[in-house]
Amino acid sequence: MPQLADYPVIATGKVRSVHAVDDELLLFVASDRISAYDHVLSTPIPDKGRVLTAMSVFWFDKLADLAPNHLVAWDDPRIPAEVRGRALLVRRLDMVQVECVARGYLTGSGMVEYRETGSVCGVPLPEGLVEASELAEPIFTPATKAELGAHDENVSFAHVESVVGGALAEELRARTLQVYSAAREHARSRGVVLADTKFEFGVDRAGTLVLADEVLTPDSSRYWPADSYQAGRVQPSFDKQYVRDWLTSAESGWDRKSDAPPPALPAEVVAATRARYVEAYERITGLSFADWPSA
Ligand SMILES: Nc1ncnc(-c2cnn(Cc3cccc(F)c3)c2)c1Cl
Repeated sequence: MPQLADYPVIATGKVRSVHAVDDELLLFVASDRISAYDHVLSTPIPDKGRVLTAMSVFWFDKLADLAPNHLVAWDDPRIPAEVRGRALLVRRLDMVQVECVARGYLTGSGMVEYRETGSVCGVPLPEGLVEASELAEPIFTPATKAELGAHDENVSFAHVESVVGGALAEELRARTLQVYSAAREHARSRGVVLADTKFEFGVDRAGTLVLADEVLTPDSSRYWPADSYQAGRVQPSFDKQYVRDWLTSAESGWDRKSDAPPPALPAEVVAATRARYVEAYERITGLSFADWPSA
């Protein structure tokens, strides 16, 4: 059985990494780390990596008719035992250097840009929209990947065309909106608002556009509880709200405006957050998380 150390790291993020298995295969590893307020917290959330991996696998399978994906296996002898359940064997692709974001609701950087310009990524929007307004149609709001730790930068469709060419830009937009719309409809039927999501695509040797990276996880998307959705205010995050509330409470003693790193999380916040990840998975998929492989 291979060890993770046998597979050289080819990419690292705040909470995940990509390792080379051979010329054709990579290992996509999700950690139990959680980030909040642009900090990676010192306290891991047990099983977060496994839940998010299980969610990607569910969505890859559910959306396979709409978009081919890079998934090869999730339970395979080439996956080291230490990361079993939170690592995916995936096809090595030529990654498209565009963060493909679909937004069905106006929030975050989209809201900031809308307040300043009345548009997002050059797409004009109606007047009078407020925080968390539902958009009449979902919009494609591409971004360029920032260096580790910085925020991605929203760019126009014309910029994407100049980077990847007109045909591929159009295909990225069409596929991003199509997959988001299908996922959002399913999530809504399970009581979850999928407000927005970020896809990463690659191109395989045959020139086919392939859905890569993680997909439709609470780390790559905004998941809101549907029963408390109300435009006009910042919505609670389905999975991260307990962490955000504690970190901004007097009890934590942390000042998020300072550069000080956030304090360790209390056990009850960790447990409640783990439960929210498992609840999101079980509601979205209708499956029991207990059936998902573990180390
Ligand atoms: N199937 C693929 N083929 C080739 N490359 C990639 C690939 C490399 N990097 N990233 C983004 C990333 C950056 C940091 C940490 C991460 F876990 C992932 C995706 C993939 Cl998924």
